[in-house]
This record gives sequence, C-alpha cells and structure tokens, in this order.
Amino acid sequence: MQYLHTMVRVKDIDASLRFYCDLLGLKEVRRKESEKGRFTLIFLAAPDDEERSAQLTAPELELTYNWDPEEYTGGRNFGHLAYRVDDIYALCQKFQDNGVTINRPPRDGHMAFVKSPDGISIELLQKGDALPPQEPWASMENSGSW
Ligand SMILES: C[C@@H](O)C(=O)SC[C@H](NC(=O)CC[C@H](N)C(=O)O)C(=O)NCC(=O)O
Ligand code: NI
Repeated sequence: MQYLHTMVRVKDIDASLRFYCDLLGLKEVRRKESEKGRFTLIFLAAPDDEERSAQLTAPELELTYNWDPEEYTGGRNFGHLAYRVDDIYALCQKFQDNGVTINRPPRDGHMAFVKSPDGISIELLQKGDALPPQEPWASMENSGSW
C-alpha cells in the first residue's frame, strides 16, 4: 500500500494556487475538470516529489473546487499538512511579505505554522538541524494557539 494524496476543498482556485504554488512552492502536476460533476481537481506536488508524480507514486495535495458555492465548516478533526523546507526563515518572510499571517513564528529555526486561504493549517519544518535564532522572528509572538 502507498500513501497517495490528501484532498482539501477550496473556495478560490486562484487564491489557493497563489498560496500553495507561488508562495509555498508546490507545483501543479495534473488538473481534471468535470462538467458533469461541476468540479475541478488540481493535484500539487512538492518540487522534490514532482518527478515521481508522473508515475503517480508521489505524495500529492488534491485541491477540489466545486463550481457551485458550498460552505465548508467544522473539520476540527483535520490537523495540518506538513512540509520539510530548505529555509524556514526565508519562506516565512516570503509569506509575511505577501500578506500571509505567520500563526506560529519560526523563532526556534525549526517549526512554523501558516494557514491557507481556506484555513488549512500548514506546518513548515526546517530540513536538517534548526537554524540559529534570527531577529525579528526570535521575538515574535504567536498569532495562533501554539
Ligand atoms: C481523483 C480522486 O483522487 C478523487 O478524490 S475523486 C473523488 C470524488 N471527488 C469529487 O467528486 C469532487 C467533487 C465533490 N463535490 C466533492 O466536493 O468531493 C469524491 O468521491 N468525493 C467525495 C469525497 O468525500 O471526497
Ligand atoms: Ni482523491
């Protein structure tokens, strides 16, 4: 058995692709439109996993966009999506510069949390050892509940 993907429903494709691709760095590897079902599926993979996506053997994120508006509430049982990143400070600065709240700042150079436009929590974990503390992150307060 192999893990394939996590699916999240999104309200705005452009806002979601700006967050997951332009900012987080994921790559769109496949897209499916269903006229009958009135939905769009967009599959995203991390750059290091992109090559395996062609063989459908990479872990992916499946964005589901329903053409007819729906309310997506509840889901407290869903926790977060986690990605290992090359430079947690640089990535958080990029998020912050583009208007994304850093819910849990990377003050320890190891872990940070942001949220997608749909409120999906994204855990960022520094590749390798934690980076040395950096201002202003070291002094930032959480804006989440971490
Ligand atoms: C392609 C494969 O990875 C799928 O997940 S298709 C599953 C299918 N998705 C949809 O029908 C999308 C539109 C639907 N209105 C929805 O919001 O899910 C499906 O069976 N979805 C049901 C589910 O619970 O995921
Ligand atoms: Ni699926």
